[in-house]
Amino acid sequence: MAAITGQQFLDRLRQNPPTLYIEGQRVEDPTTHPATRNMAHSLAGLYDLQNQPELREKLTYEENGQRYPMSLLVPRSKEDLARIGEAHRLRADYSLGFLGRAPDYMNANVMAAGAGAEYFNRCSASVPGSEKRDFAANMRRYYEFVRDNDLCLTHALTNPQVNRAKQASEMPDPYIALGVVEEREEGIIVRGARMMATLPIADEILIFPSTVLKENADKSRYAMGFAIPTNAPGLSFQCREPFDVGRDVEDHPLGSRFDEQDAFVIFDDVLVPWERIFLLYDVELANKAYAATDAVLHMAYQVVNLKIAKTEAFLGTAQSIVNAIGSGQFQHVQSKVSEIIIMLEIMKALEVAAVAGAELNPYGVMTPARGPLDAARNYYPGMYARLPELLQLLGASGIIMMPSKADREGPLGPQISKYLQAGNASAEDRLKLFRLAWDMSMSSFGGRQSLYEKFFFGDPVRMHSALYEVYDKQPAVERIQAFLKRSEKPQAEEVTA
Ligand SMILES: Cc1cc2nc3c(=O)[nH]c(=O)nc-3n(C[C@H](O)[C@H](O)[C@H](O)COP(=O)(O)OP(=O)(O)OC[C@H]3O[C@@H](n4cnc5c(N)ncnc54)[C@H](O)[C@@H]3O)c2cc1C
Repeated sequence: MAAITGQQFLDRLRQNPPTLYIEGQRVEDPTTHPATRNMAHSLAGLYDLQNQPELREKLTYEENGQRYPMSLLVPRSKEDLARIGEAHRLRADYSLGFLGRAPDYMNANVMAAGAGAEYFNRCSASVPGSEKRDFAANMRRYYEFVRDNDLCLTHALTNPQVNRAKQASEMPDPYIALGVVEEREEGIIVRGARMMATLPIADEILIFPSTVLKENADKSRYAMGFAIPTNAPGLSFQCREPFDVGRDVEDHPLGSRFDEQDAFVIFDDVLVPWERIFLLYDVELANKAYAATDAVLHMAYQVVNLKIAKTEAFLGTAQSIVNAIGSGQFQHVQSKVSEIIIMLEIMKALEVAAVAGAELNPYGVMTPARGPLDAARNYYPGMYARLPELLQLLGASGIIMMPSKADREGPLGPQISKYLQAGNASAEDRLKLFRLAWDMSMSSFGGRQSLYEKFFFGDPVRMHSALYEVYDKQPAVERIQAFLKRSEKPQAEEVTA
């Protein structure tokens, strides 16, 4: 199949709907349910992009006579990496960067894990009676399966937030956290839950542990990596309250299109076939899987490109507000827009540096440089909160006084047109702009974005600690030590008359 169309994506979703629950009801067809249909069609639009003649070359690559999504290309050179980055950026622009989990994100994960599948070799040995269970081959085949069918994936990494002071095995029930219950001829049975899967209207869900497992160092029922269809028997997704509340695109320009949903994932004795298992019981292997395969860097590379698109959207919206209300001559207004420019340029520079410093990893994959990507993924979550705040500071009452499309078409329409026009635009255009600013910064959709940016790549506190641990600080320390040991004094030149 490869590089599917939007219609193919929708048909697949309709025929194999994930087991979603929203407001106490089962979603029978996510392509028509009011809370998910617009998102499903937005995703379809994203799939269609790659089939547009003018974008095909940029968004897909060719191998063995087939075209596949660019995000699944295994990069072997810096040029490949740059092509992937450009595709990430083009696709991010489709949602102004507000779709955190377009399929590219998980594709980057599966690509790196598939190319580094050898890493999972050791795991086979740690599973009793597993001589025939070749997890490395499973991982490799899974990448091909995702690529050949252009699948849409979600993932769920963290355990339910029951008691962070306890290990998974110390919970009131050992199967609150997702764990292996038993082995069977055809696979393993897993039970428990995972806290969050964004974009549950996906074809498959990937399960890996993200936080460090400290259970039994040699063998833990909580150490596992696998992928299964989102409609696997026993698997269900409890969705949060929808932010697509059925409003017109003009009124909720982002929420009505890009509510990717977040779901709590429940595994009620789910069978995971052996061929879908990538690691099992090996705590050390599980803890290092993202780093050792460099999946984390390829995902971060997708993310940095996405955040550039998102920051550009904030810049464009902020400057449009300034233009609309004629506030550009005020120095503090200029300074606020400049703050966004600085953030944008920092992210762009980090992206360029990540490619410039890229190197082949042990699996022959051209891997973007860790330093700039670690900087980007630690910098952006801390800075993001300022972006919605800047829109609020620049837009002020304009971001709340926004009669809807229905209001504009109602009895007060002429007055709205007169009093809410912009210095450079009609009331209609001004209100569309301010509604976008509101959806970016203040609506329930915008609020969820703020939380998402803080946490989606992990807890910022632990991410900072991890950076502290892995960053090689020694050269800087040695420079200081060497400087402190220097004793020469600059010779003052004699002044001759
Ligand atoms: C909108 C949104 C979408 C998300 N989408 C996904 C997704 O698709 N897939 C996915 O797998 N995950 C997803 N996540 C989850 C994300 O990975 C987690 O939010 C993140 O890893 C933090 O874990 P937690 O939320 O369980 O917080 P917790 O670990 O419960 O932390 C809560 C608080 O306690 C502190 N804390 C807890 N433990 C420690 C510790 N050991 N050391 C120091 N401080 C600690 C934290 O700093 C924080 O302040 C999403 C999160 C959000 C908000």
